[in-house]
Amino acid sequence: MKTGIDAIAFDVAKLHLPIRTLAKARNIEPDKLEKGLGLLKMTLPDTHQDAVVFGANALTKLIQQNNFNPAEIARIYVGTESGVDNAKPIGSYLVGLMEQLHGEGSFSHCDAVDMTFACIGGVDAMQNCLDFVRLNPDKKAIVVTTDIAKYDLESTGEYTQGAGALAMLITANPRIIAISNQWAVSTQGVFDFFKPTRTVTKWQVMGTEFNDPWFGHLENVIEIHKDQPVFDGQYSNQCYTDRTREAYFRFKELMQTKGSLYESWENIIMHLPYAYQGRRMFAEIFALDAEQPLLTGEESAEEYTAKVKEVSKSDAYRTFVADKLQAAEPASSLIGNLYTGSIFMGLLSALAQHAKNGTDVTDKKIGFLAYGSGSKSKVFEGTVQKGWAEAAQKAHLFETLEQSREIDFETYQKLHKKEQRTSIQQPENEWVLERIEKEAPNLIGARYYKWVK
Ligand SMILES: CC(=O)CC(=O)SCCNC(=O)CCNC(=O)[C@H](O)C(C)(C)COP(=O)(O)OP(=O)(O)OC[C@H]1O[C@@H](n2cnc3c(N)ncnc32)[C@H](O)[C@@H]1OP(=O)(O)O
Repeated sequence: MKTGIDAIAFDVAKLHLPIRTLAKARNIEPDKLEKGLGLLKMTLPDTHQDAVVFGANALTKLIQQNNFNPAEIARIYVGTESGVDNAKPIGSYLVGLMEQLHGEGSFSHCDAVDMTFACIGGVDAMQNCLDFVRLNPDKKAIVVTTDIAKYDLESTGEYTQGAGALAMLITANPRIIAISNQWAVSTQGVFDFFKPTRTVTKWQVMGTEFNDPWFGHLENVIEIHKDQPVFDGQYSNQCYTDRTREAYFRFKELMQTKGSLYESWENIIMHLPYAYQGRRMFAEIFALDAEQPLLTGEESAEEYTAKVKEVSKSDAYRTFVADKLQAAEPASSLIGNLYTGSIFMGLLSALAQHAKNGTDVTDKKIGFLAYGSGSKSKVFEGTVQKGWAEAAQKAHLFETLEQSREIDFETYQKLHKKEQRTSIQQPENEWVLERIEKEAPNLIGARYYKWVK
């Protein structure tokens, strides 16, 4: 029996800063960002949006577009690294919000949980849901990936920012893509990119500093969470290549592939923290797994790095990139990083491109190289199903992204510093964060949302 993705919906932040505007303000050569990293726009949340809002919007669209009854949904598994609470998962918020639309108790039968492992949490949630459907073929599961990729101002991550969510229906006999039950993994406990609980010396609620009884003995030291990661960009790239390479060759061994594994894939969809990450990082695998390997393993470390660089600039590799990797990139160029959603947005981008070009990819195999910092890679493959073109057309991906509203640099900074008090764009047919409770002692920090028509 086949299991896989039956339907996809998305909600991406509707505001963007052109990368050229950021490049100018930061005195970076625009060509480095546009031609070197493939960036064109970075999307940013409005004042009324957080990760719950994006997830709820994508989920609402998925339910409405596919016209299904809440009773049909057995679970909502969320992949995120932008949780708004250390105990209450985004999945719990989503159930509450869906009940606001569909009636109290309408989702009470539904299992909900969040999975966190940086950018690979959505793939973990999907793998879990695929297993569930394999055991319960008459049941349907939903995977939601939702994140806000926010980096410190003037950091090297700043130009890769983005925000949004995807919601995917996981079923037996899926319409879009069947995912095979072979998975290869590579994991290592490292600090390439992480969001630690920070220690600060004062804490304020509503502008009032107060002593927290738990930490009083530590001179008012208390721990807080911060949205922006601690990271080392070049080291994170090294972890990315090491993990994906190891998982790739484990997958090849698992499948007992003779010859080059990547040649059997129509497209390769990788985690894209920015559009050209896949093409920049895959060159080593391209060289190692070529029919006639371009690396012997006997090179010195310097020779090895130089050879990979040379391969990455070769005509053969450029052709390979155009054939296998390019289709997943355009959405990323227009959105930025979606963390857990990036790999699925890459799939949607590729399918939308094929639908537009009239290329029939039914029954073709797609290879996936997922990555999450911390660090873990999973490699798996899927076979495109008959309903892919209809689903890709119905998603209106690039038409939607075209409607994004440009903001200026000053507005960007205000949004980033949380100094912007009112919405830049009035919400319509979507969820908004209405307020965060500040008064009632038993509810401090509770978030309330409403659907705006
Ligand atoms: C965070 C996640 O989502 C999880 C992960 O994937 S971790 C792996 C990725 N890490 C991150 O995204 C962390 C945040 N990002 C960063 O720190 C940085 O954006 C980054 C490390 C990804 C890139 O670092 P950077 O210093 O800005 O860029 P750099 O690595 O020097 O690359 C610039 C590219 O532009 C090219 N370039 C420079 N000037 C150019 C010009 N004028 N015209 C054309 N190309 C140009 C360079 O040649 C280089 O490309 P190649 O290496 O392919 O030749």
